[in-house]
Amino acid sequence: MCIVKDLLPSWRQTMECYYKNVLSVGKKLLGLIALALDLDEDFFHQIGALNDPAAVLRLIRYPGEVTSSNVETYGASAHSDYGTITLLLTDEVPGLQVCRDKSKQPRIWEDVPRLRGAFIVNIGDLMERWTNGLFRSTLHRVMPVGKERYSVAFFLDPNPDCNVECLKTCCSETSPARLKENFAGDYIKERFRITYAT
Ligand SMILES: O=C(O)CCC(=O)C(=O)O
Ligand SMILES: [Fe+2]
Repeated sequence: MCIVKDLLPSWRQTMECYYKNVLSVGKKLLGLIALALDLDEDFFHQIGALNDPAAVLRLIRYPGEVTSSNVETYGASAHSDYGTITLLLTDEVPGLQVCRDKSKQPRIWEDVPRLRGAFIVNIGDLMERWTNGLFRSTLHRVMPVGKERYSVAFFLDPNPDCNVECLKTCCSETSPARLKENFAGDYIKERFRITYAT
C-alpha cells in the first residue's frame, strides 16, 4: 500500500508539476544573472551547471509551539544556502530574516516580508564563488514566532561534476580570483559534512 497515493492521490503529480515549473523559472533567472555578468544568457548551460542539475525541493514545517525538546532544532540558524540560487515560497507567517551585510558585526537582522505571488530568491555560496564575491550569498535564518509556519524551498544546485571557478568577467589583474576552483558536488558535500558534524 502506498499511503501518500491513497491519502493524497494528486500529491505526486502536484509536486512533479511544481518542480518542473520552478526549475524552469530558476533556469530563466540564471540566464538573467548571466546577462548581468556580461556572459551569454545560456552560460550556465554551456558550462554544464544545468545539465541534470542537483536541484532539490524541500517542504518545511515549523511547529507553532517551541517546547524544551525542540528548542535546539526549531527554525534555521544563520546560514547561507550552498548552491546557485534558492527560490523560496513561504506562507504569511513571519520568521524569515536576512542580514544584508554579513561582514559587519554585530549582525543586523531584517524581517523578509512575504509578497504574494513572488518568490524570495537567495544567492547561494557557489554563485558567490563564481562571481568572486560580487554576488554575495544571502545570510538568513528562521526565528520562532509562536505560530506554525510552512515554506517550500527549491535549491537549484548545479550538476555535481560542474567545475566552479571564478568567472572571467569577475576577475582581473587588480582583482584576482580569491578562491580556488572546485567541483560543485565536492563543495556541497563538504558543506553538508560540516553542517551535520556539529
Ligand atoms: O523556511 C524558510 O523560510 C527558509 C528555509 C531555509 O533557509 C532553508 O531551508 O535553507
Ligand atoms: Fe536557507
